[in-house]
Parts: sequence; structure tokens; C-alpha cells
Amino acid sequence: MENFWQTCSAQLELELTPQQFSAWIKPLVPLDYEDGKLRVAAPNRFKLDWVKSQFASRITALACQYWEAPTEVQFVLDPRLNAARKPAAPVSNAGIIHSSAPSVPDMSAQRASDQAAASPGSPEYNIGNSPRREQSRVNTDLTFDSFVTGKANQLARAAAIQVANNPGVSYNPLFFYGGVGLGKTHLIHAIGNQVMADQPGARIRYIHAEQYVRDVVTAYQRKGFDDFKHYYHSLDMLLIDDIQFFGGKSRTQEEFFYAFEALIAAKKQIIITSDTYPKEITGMDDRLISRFDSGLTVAIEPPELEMRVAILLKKAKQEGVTFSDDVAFFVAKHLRSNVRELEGALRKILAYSRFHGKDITIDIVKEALKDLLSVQNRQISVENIQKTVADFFNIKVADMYSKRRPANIARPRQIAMYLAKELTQKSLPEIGELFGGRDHTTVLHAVRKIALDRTKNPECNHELHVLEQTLKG
Ligand SMILES: Nc1ncnc2c1ncn2[C@@H]1O[C@H](COP(=O)(O)OP(=O)(O)OP(=O)(O)O)[C@@H](O)[C@H]1O
Repeated sequence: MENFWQTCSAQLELELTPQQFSAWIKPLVPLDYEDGKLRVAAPNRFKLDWVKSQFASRITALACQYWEAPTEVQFVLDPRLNAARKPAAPVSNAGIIHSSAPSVPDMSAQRASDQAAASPGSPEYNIGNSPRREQSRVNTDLTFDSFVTGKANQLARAAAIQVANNPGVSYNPLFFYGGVGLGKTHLIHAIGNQVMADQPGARIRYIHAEQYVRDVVTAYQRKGFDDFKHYYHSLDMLLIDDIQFFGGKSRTQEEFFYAFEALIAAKKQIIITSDTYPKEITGMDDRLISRFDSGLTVAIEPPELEMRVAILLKKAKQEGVTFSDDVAFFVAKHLRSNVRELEGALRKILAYSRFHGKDITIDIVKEALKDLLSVQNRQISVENIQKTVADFFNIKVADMYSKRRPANIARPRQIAMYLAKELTQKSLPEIGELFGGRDHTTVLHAVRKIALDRTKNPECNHELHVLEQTLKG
């Protein structure tokens, strides 16, 4: 039964969004399996009803497939689970405000009680350490221990450790930027976890920027800005993720500016992540940009091959599976863009090998990742081009979408645009979009310029040839 549940969870994790998975599936616990009947416990009535209506048929289908026999899945209520489980899923915690937006039925009642909890005098301000941990929304799985280091992120990790050891003192704010799925969120949770372990009474809060925007709107609608301000201004540490979502939202930026000033003045630590560096965030007030830049700004780059291998080996081990080095190298060589993609591939491989009861070999990996690999082989992505060209010219990947124009950046960027046009099916406007929202005429200009240069300048031709060969593998 345990094996089935692992397989079933792995499959559902592939099919659902991360928020859905952690909100609805992760809290479930299989109880027993007898005579074609599987019993699964849910922690409360709300989750029980939702899981029954939304996921029962899929889980039943997976159970029938696994046992190769008709199987009935019964969902039961197990209130003891609430006490026994550590907080993992944002929605499952009785926290203050939701930090992600899972697709849920009407949760207004829960949200109302969440909002109430945020007000002064409420339990939030008189709570013990364990509920404080829950309300912080810090994910206990994302620690420094589980964070693999390599060239791509060693600076960021060093800065994170420094800040975790001296919150509010060394770099404030600490600002991480980099592309999707590269570990920014992981790293700020790791800081939160360490500070919480060192100072169990600290008021720490992780929030995704989109949620902060929603909170501002709610405070606005309810005329509740005093509570809102009081809450955010009295934190000991604020971890705010994907701040680029503040772009163009002036009321949110204004509120955040006050919170920022109050926290920094009180030597309370702020840690921010973004997909690009402060000056490049579109629609952000200059006051905020200069504040973001006033501490330490560190990039996280896409992982290099060795780091991708290390990540796969570590994550496989965490799943209780041993990957041979050959298999890990094979996967890492073919999947190059980010860590989230590697995790997805690993889940696919595990689910495939469990379903078919086969050991993990390169052949099995090829089967399990058939779709992913054929797409990778057929198509060279613009992301890959940007990374390869940036590595080649020793510049940051973020400079590919930045608006900076020094020649040592502008030319590699033009080369990357040229290669994107040559090697992918993307249109000029699509390429412009992927290079920091540039106009298609800028891309056209780059393509023509490099094409001409190539015919006249043998060195340029050679560089392009090397890059093309690298990209085509
Ligand atoms: N160096 C690493 N070691 C171990 N796991 C990592 C590492 N980097 C990223 N991950 C894992 O990869 C997944 C994606 O990382 P994360 O969510 O932190 O990315 P992100 O940079 O915040 O991306 P986004 O901008 O899309 O939110 C997470 O499950 C995270 O735990």
C-alpha cells in the first residue's frame, strides 16, 4: 500500500500544479488496503470533501491500474493528523494570509478568519513558537542542507548564510535575482529556517509578491490599512518572493516602501527575490529601485553540468532511490535549463520505473523522458541560446534581457538574437519578448548586423560556428 501511495503521489504531482499538490494530496495519508478497498485519511472535513469531489476518481483509476483489479478508494476523516503533521502546504496551515493561490472552492470563511488573525491583539501576537513557525509560511523542507551548491549559486549561498547568521546587520536588503526555477525561493526559505531555528521567537514572514498585492487590495477594500501596516512593520524578518510582480502597481509599491523603510530603520532583515536585477524591473518606482540596490544584490545563474548531476543524485537519494552516475550524467547533459525541470524529470523517471517495476537504467530514462528529450533534441530553446552565448562571452545570463548597452554585452546579445532566429522557430516579436521585451525591429537589426558581419569577418564566423555546434550538441 505504501508503494502504491508513493507511485500515486508521484503521478499526481506530475499532473497537478505544485499548489494543488501540496494543498490537497500531500496532507492525505493512506491507512490500509484490504479486499480491494483502500482507505485514505484527510486531515479535516473541508479537505475531505474537496478531495472526494476533485481527485477521488483519478486516485481510484490509479489504484485499479496499480493492483490490476477493481479497487474502491474510501476517504475518511482523521482529525489526529492535524496534530501529527508538520506544516507543509500553505493552505493547510491555519495561517494569517495565504501566500499562494491554489484553486479552491469558496474559502471566504477561512480567509476571513485568516484576516482576523492578522490584526493586533489576535493570536498572531501572542503565539508560541510552533504556531509562529506555521504562520511564517516558511517551508521547512527548503533548507541550506537540501540546497546543492555549485559555481552558479555559490555567491548567493554565501550571502544567504552570512545574512542568516547576522540578520539585519550584514546586508540589508539582500536581493537575489535570476531566471525561473534556479533556487531563489529555496534560498530565502533556507534563511528563514535557519533564523527560526536560531531565534525561535522571531517574527518571520515569507510572502509571494502576488499575495502581497492581493493583501493590499483587501486592506484597501476593508479600509484595514492600519492592521496591515502594523503587521508588516512589526516583523523581524520579511522574505518577499518575485518582487517583479509589483511592476506597475503603484499603491502596492507605496505600501511596500513604508514597510521597507520601517523595517530597515529598525534593523530588521528584508530579503527579496526577482527575475531580474533592480534597475531592470519594469514599472518599479525609482525610490524602491534605489532602496533595493542599497544592500547586496546577487545573481543566481543556471546550474552547470556538474551541479545538475549533483542535484539529481541528491534528490534521487532523498526519494530513497539510487541513481548511477551514468544515469545522472545522461539526464543532466540533456536537460540544461533549470532545477525545476530536473526535478520534473526525476519525478517522471521514478513514476515510470515504479509503475513498470523496472530498475533505473539509461534505457528506462530514455523511455520515461521520451517526450521531454525529443523536444529538447528537436528544438534548441532561446533560453539555451542565451545561456550558451552568455557562458561563451563570460557575461551574465541576465544581461541577455537587460537594457544595458555596453559593447561587451550588446554584441553577445545581438549574437544570441541572431542564433535564436537561425536555430528556433520563434518569430522576431517572440524573440524580442524573450530578450527583455525588446521591439521586433531591434531583433531584426541584430540579425542583419550579425549576418553581415559573419560574411566579412572570419573570426565572427568562427565564433558563430562554435556556438552553433555547441547548441546542436
Ligand atoms: N541548488 C539547489 N539545490 C537543490 N534544489 C534546488 C536548488 N535550486 C533549486 N532547487 C529546487 O528547484 C525547485 C525550483 O526552485 P525555486 O522555486 O527556488 O526557484 P525560483 O528561482 O524561486 O524560481 P521562480 O522564479 O520560478 O519562482 C525547488 O523545488 C527547489 O527546491
